Amino acid sequence: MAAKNEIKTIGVLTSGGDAPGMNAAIRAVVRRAVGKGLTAKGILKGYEGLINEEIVDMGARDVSDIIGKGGTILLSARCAEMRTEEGLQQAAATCKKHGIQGLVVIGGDGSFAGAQKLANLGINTIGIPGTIDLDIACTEYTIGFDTAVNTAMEAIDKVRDTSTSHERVSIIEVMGRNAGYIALWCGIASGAEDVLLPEKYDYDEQQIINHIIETRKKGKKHHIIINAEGIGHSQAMAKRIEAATGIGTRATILGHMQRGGSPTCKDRMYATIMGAYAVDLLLQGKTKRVVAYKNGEFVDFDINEALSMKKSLSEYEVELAKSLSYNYVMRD
Ligand SMILES: Nc1ncnc2c1ncn2[C@@H]1O[C@H](COP(=O)(O)OP(=O)(O)O)[C@@H](O)[C@H]1O
Ligand SMILES: O=P(O)(O)OC[C@H]1O[C@](O)(COP(=O)(O)O)[C@@H](O)[C@@H]1O
Ligand SMILES: [Mg+2]
Repeated sequence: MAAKNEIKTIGVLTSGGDAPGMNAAIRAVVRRAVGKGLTAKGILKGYEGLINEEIVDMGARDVSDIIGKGGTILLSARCAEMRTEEGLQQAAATCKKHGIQGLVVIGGDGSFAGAQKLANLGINTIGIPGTIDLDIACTEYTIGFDTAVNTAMEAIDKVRDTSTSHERVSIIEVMGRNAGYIALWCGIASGAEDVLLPEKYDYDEQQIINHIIETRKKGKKHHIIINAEGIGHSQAMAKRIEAATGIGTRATILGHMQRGGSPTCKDRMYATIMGAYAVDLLLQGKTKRVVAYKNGEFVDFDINEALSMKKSLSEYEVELAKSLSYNYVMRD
């Protein structure tokens, strides 16, 4: 581990799926570093840019006017080579060649696994949770989730308008890989009739069909089903439901629009704090840490510990998604 005064240059990269708020974190890393008299370097395209030496110097002006922009100005990538010993060694060699003693990695669990390996090769690394999926166990907040659920919620509200006019069933598929956080939040926030979560779904489609028939009998003009990406197959599901119920059914897959757009105030604020916090950790001589938000505080964990933690959906929220739906309340 480098001593406090050894850190002179800090690198920052974004890796995996981009997330709104990543730019706010980049800005905070660069400005915090420069403000403390350090040199800041941006690595383009995540680990790919580290392996291929795509490095740019970053001053305070280079991060002007980005806090409100979606995406990541550093670009992002999924880089298979980083998982190989050769790629990893090359990435570490680039850090050493460019004098990058401290590296801030903004990404998800996969990106942290890369940061952990780089730390083992002598590069001081700090992870910042950046993913719309909220699927990082050590933290209750990840950069981009707030913006993504707001974007998805607005889209669902719009689909509901037309669904009601045509008295249809609408299946709306949201992102989240194998995690159901986006689906659960959007489901509750949009008052969906059914919320299908990968962690909970029993593939009993007949139950959904019965539910649709019951709600229709009670006069509901629409039936919104939020389906998580981890379950998927929304188009086929729509065809089967239409055939079984005789009610027009449409599927809408929201897709990558959920990852774009201007970050919410919360994403700008929390990403800013996390970016500055990461630089502060490096200046304290820390390495192999992940910045997290837990119990109302910004904290940090050892990467190994963070990666071994498990996370699950709140049972209370899952119960609410079901028990507050009209048909459940009006079941008598
Ligand atoms: N086990 C690993 N070892 C080294 N690098 C990894 C590992 N897993 C993932 N990575 C790197 O991190 C990148 C992002 O990981 P990925 O799982 O796609 O996204 P996220 O970080 O958002 O979860 C991968 O493309 C790869 O370059
Ligand atoms: O952009 P791609 O490669 O299609 O990946 C889609 C995946 O990326 C995400 O949007 C974000 O996932 P990560 O943050 O783990 O990269 C997932 O919700 C989705 O499954
Ligand atoms: Mg991920």
